[in-house]
Amino acid sequence: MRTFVVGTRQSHLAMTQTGHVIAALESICREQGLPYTFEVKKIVTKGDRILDVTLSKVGGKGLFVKEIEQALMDGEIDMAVHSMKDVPSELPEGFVLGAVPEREDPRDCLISRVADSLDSLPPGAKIGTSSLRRSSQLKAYRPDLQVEWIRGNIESRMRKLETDGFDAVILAAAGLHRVGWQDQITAYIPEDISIPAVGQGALGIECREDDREALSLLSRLHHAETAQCVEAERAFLARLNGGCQVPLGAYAELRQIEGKPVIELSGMVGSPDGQTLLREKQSGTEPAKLGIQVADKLLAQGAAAILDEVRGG
Ligand SMILES: NCc1[nH]cc(CCC(=O)O)c1CC(=O)O
Repeated sequence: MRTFVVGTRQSHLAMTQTGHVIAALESICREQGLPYTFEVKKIVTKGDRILDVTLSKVGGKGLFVKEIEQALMDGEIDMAVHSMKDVPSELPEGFVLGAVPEREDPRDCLISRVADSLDSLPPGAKIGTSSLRRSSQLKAYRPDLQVEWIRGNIESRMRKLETDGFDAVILAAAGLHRVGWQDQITAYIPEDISIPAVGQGALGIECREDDREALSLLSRLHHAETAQCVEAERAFLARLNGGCQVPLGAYAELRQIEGKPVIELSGMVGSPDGQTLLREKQSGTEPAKLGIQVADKLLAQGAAAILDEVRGG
């Protein structure tokens, strides 16, 4: 008998995700007769404390995960549920992702009260996003759009849609699905218009590397296909030395080609104003190698200059 303490950020999305993961683990324990129970512990992270500040200006990789890792190290918690999108490309010594469960919808989506798609937004429409990746791809697709910064959790962004005169906001579909707000979604933006953020729609459950019981339990929730795709995307991210606040995206899918599984990885780097948008797509069977190959193709096209400009500016 052991009680696993599961740490979570205190946003509605984080708590909901953690609740879903605990429910899945409880059902595994019931089915397989494992003697475990679970408890939730809320942790306030630096990222949550500075939500009103432009995150790209504050910078720092893993703004949302540092305090959580400290709590793991101190044994205050045993597991932490993260959005893979918020997890830096390399975990610190001593921690591992015990499970990457099956991915939710990876796409960005549009929420609007004035149009039923990205194409039918009126000329010069005011769009809210807090992501340089989204702004780059939106502006490249529709240069007339006026992209403005919007921060905060899902609820406050939805509220700002009503109160701050936005014609639309862009959010990750997965977050809205998880909190049960899928009926708020006006349209899904195809991956070839907006390549999602690395890891978008996927969760990762982190634990201490030496916690064998946790690892054994979590391995039952692991989804190998999702993990392979996310590994390719994260190798891409690591090669470009990216955090979550740089204008890059990558999305991998597993396809069957002549009966064999092949990973297809698309990657992008673009200027926030959408004037330059570099994209590459390649298939391969080794996720880490594939991520590096796609990143190198973008570097060969000049991706480093775009990224340096954003980091320096
Ligand atoms: N950066 C915040 C964040 N982290 C994960 C999600 C959504 C859920 C996911 O991608 O798994 C969001 C909100 C958003 O981008 O709309």
